[in-house]
Amino acid sequence: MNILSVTAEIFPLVKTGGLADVAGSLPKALKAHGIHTRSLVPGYPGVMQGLRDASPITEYDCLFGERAALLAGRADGLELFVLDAPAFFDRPGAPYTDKYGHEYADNWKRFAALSCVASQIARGLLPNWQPDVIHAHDWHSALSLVYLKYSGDNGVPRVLTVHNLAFQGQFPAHCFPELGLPNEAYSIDALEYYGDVGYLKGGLQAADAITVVSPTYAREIMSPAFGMGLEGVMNARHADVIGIVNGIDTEVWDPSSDCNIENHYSARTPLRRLPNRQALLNLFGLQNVCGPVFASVNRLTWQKGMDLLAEVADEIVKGGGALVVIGQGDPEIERAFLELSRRFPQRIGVKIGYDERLAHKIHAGADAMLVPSRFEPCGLTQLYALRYGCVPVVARTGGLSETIIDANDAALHAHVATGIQFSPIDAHELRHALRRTFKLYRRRREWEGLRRQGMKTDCSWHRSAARYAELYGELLSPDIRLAGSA
Ligand SMILES: Nc1ncnc2c1ncn2[C@@H]1O[C@H](COP(=O)(O)OP(=O)(O)O[C@H]2O[C@H](CO)[C@@H](O)[C@H](O)[C@H]2O)[C@@H](O)[C@H]1O
Repeated sequence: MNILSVTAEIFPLVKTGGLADVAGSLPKALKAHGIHTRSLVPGYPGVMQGLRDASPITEYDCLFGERAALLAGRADGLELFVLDAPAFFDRPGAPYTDKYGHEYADNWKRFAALSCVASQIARGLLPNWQPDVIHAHDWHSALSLVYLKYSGDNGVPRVLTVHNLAFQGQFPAHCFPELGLPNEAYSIDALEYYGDVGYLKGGLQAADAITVVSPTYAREIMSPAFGMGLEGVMNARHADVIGIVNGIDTEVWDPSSDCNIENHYSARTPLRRLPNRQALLNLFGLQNVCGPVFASVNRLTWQKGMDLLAEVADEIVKGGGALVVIGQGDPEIERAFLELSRRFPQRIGVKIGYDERLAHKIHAGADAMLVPSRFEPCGLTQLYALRYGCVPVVARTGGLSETIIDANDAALHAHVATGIQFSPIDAHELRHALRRTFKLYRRRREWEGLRRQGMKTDCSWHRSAARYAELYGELLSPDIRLAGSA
């Protein structure tokens, strides 16, 4: 079976968050199910530099006003189609924003171009390769399903994965005539969204199946509190929505061979982990502490609850622990953490920025990973933490509630606990979760049990890749296709 995956990010070539990790690792996992994935990505500088054996497929003199070429090639075990459109993607800033952090004004056009090319591939642009299913990720490529639907449905099933409903690709209505879609596509059943154009909304309406990245999030987004304005659409598409928890790339995230850390270890050799803790404290210039070293590797945003963490971080100092933070985002939250590191220079270390290597060192050295998200479709940081023996302390929401087993008495007694959960998600309960962590950390046997159990947890794609394979198979079965289009 052939899958065309369409994504704006793919690890290790271009990454701003979890989308890249999933888009990069799922194709590898699907191979075990006899599924061959080729991913269409924008030709950002990082992609063009990493691309090997590139060969041209077709050229465009005027793709949304710009010259472009579609290339096929490989990089890091991935099979890629690359939309080489320098006017759109060869820019010095981040994938969606300029160097000042402002969204590019032509994002609507950049990702419409990517999506338009995706739909052409699905319609048979290549003489020797035809996808059986098109699988788009998030708003950036959601329009590919709309293009495909309105170009005369060719029977290729359309799957959309929503990694985070908060990002929707909403643009002014005056963009619509330039998208090259028929007028009927600007309707409430398609792209029209509160008088604007909604790329994610259009994709949700055009998809045959919608996946979100955990079953809990699939339930949560049916309500206004999590639906972000799309709860009506999600409810209308309820029968076609499924939640599939993300897996992780267990080769990239493997403490027994990770080239980013100095001291390799495994669940069987936990003592070998200890020098990584000291190395981490040294790296951030922190003193050794008797209590746990807490960490956070996260966007510094309201979604991630990082304002809550800044508010209660003094509890960590009071309790005799330390805190290391790496992240970037909301300037006010960045300032709050920098202020904390000035107030407690020996106990709280903060790095504003994005650093993949440092993220690995933090997972390998810290004792507890804090993930106090207000909502979290799945979350990957807590999965990396489990694998690295860093006990996750998480808010009970979305995928966090499904992937971590709270260390309550029964779970501890049954030796199944893997972390600590808290709810409701506010500063008071986060403070309480920190106190619970301190207590457990002092009960060394229980703490080591938690850590060990976490490291034994299967966070790989094993089960979830099988779910995707099953979904693709169902969509290709004629009976189910008929039922779906009724
Ligand atoms: N400063 C920094 N330096 C280095 N690495 C950093 C970093 N800040 C974050 N990261 C890394 O970026 C990734 C973040 O992934 P998450 O899944 O935790 O959240 P994100 O909101 O990006 O993803 C969305 O999509 C994913 C994938 O489906 C869902 O799991 C999630 O819930 C949803 O919000 C992780 O690999 C993390 O280690």
